Amino acid sequence: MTSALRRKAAQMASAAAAGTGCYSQTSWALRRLGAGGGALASAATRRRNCSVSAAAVFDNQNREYVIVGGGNAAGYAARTFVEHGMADGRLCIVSKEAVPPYERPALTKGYLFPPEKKPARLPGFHTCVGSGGQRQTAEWYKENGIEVLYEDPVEAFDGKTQTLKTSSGKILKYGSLIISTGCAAARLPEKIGGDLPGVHYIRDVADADSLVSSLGKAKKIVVIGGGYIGMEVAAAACGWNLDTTIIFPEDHIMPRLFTPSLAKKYEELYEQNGVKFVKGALIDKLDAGSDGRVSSAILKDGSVVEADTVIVGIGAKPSVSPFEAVGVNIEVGGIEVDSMFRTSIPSIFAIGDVAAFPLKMYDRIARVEHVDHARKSAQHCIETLLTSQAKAYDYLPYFYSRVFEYEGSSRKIWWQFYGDNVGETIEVGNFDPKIATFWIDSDSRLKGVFLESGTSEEFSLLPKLARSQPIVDKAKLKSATSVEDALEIARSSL
Ligand SMILES: Cc1cc2nc3c(=O)[nH]c(=O)nc-3n(C[C@H](O)[C@H](O)[C@H](O)COP(=O)(O)OP(=O)(O)OC[C@H]3O[C@@H](n4cnc5c(N)ncnc54)[C@H](O)[C@@H]3O)c2cc1C
Ligand SMILES: NC(=O)c1ccc[n+]([C@@H]2O[C@H](COP(=O)([O-])OP(=O)(O)OC[C@H]3O[C@@H](n4cnc5c(N)ncnc54)[C@H](O)[C@@H]3O)[C@@H](O)[C@H]2O)c1
Ligand SMILES: O=C1O[C@H]([C@@H](O)CO)C(O)=C1O
Repeated sequence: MTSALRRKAAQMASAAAAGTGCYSQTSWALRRLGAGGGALASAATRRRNCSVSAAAVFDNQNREYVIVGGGNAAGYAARTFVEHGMADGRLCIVSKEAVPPYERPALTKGYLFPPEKKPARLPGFHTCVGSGGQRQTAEWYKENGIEVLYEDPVEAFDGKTQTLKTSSGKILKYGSLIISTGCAAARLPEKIGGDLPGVHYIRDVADADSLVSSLGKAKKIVVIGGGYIGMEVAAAACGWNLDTTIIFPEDHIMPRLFTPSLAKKYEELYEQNGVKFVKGALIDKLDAGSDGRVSSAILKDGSVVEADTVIVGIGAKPSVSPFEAVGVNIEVGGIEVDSMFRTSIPSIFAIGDVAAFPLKMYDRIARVEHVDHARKSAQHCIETLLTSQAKAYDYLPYFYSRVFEYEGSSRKIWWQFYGDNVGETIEVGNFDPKIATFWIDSDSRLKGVFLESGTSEEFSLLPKLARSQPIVDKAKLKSATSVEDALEIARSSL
């Protein structure tokens, strides 16, 4: 391989010298050759008789494709580059993290199993294993000729000169730029104790490691936020037998998706596992004990909930910096793109959580902060970019969660939701273990569907229903005697 690469580099070097080669491929192929390549590189540079600035740009390492962000979407984008034979020597990933892309959902699931229950650890869950694909370890990136810069976040961006500056001071020139910077966890302000030792946020594997080490010593934990992180971390804490309290401002958990009635079923299950809820409550501040670590949460009504560990899951914010100039959508935040993930600036794309894209089915601009979209948007963007096919992304929203999966838990929870949670709802089943909720609009069209503890065949019906939005017989659906019966009624309306 090295000799083939050396030949390729030599060919490119002479092409570059003649002024006909692809700049970025040349420099990268030479870089892969290391010291020997360096000699070829300087020969090429000399022969080209370049100006100093051209040589400087050459040394500043031109890249044909640069992905900024090394998360879920980046991992799937890299795979698509490889599938099209366009990765080797052409692709660079600039990452803030210390490890190659991984399946982020694992961080609040298998990663938080207690030590005796075989927790998931890297390299076990690098992308693309979450969707049944290959496990792309650091070795995989090397073998496929993909350059990955670790722990070197992009700090500045200049669209005119097509350059990026990283925190270590590297200047990278790109041909095409793919922004996949995802989201960052929303934080409680420092002045109310949001940065105290023992207060955790969870977005990346370093955060998860820090949380695991706290859980190992914890006795009493407070989870702030009743969304995805709150639900998943509280369930994990049950596996560690910790005294757990969830505090949130709304009157039920998962307010973005669950109906009050659905939420009640899950809350009861959590309570059976010993979890306490403080609803309708806002945090006034987090207090520290004499050791400087967090010791309690003080609520706005003055009540105090003691805790030696606090996990904050109060939402995520799209990481648009330093790309604001590319165009941020004011309604949903994030970098605005079209149906092929192209931003308003030629050769700049945005994918995953950070992309504000046209959600064609519902005719609105949306950001979706879930892994299925991260994977599919990455694939769609890179495929259309590399094949020049003008195909619009037509996404069907899909969310899921899985908790209490560790061995020995009284029951497992796994649900899926497809579509849009708008309109009136019909709930069927009593959670023993199944329950289904159907969202139906004023024209009797099924818009969204939720199912807990389905079989794989039942789950596979959900996207068909949500995609085709059939008109359903509401009276018949309401009279369904079981989840199976309700799904059959919905299926017959397709
Ligand atoms: C704990 C947790 C659990 C989740 N569980 C689920 C689940 O069960 N199901 C589900 O559907 N979704 C889940 N999600 C959401 C899902 O993980 C995200 O939608 C998905 O990771 C988005 O992919 P992304 O590549 O857009 O962003 P990310 O995966 O967040 O990747 C963004 C990457 O960019 C890096 N970055 C940011 N700024 C810069 C910069 N300036 N320079 C370089 N790098 C930068 C970040 O460090 C990060 O590595 C979960 C999210 C979290 C945090
Ligand atoms: N299964 C999944 O899909 C999954 C799992 C984990 C995380 N995630 C993703 O990770 C990101 C973060 O998740 P999250 O659970 O933090 O966000 P979320 O939006 O799901 O939930 C945030 C919750 O925080 C609460 N809240 C908001 N502001 C608050 C405040 N000031 N004080 C107290 N509580 C407040 C509310 O109860 C709200 O429900 C999201 O993008 C989410 O989609 C997804
Ligand atoms: O999509 C996912 O990927 C990980 C894990 O399956 C990877 O092994 C996980 O927990 C998910 O929910």
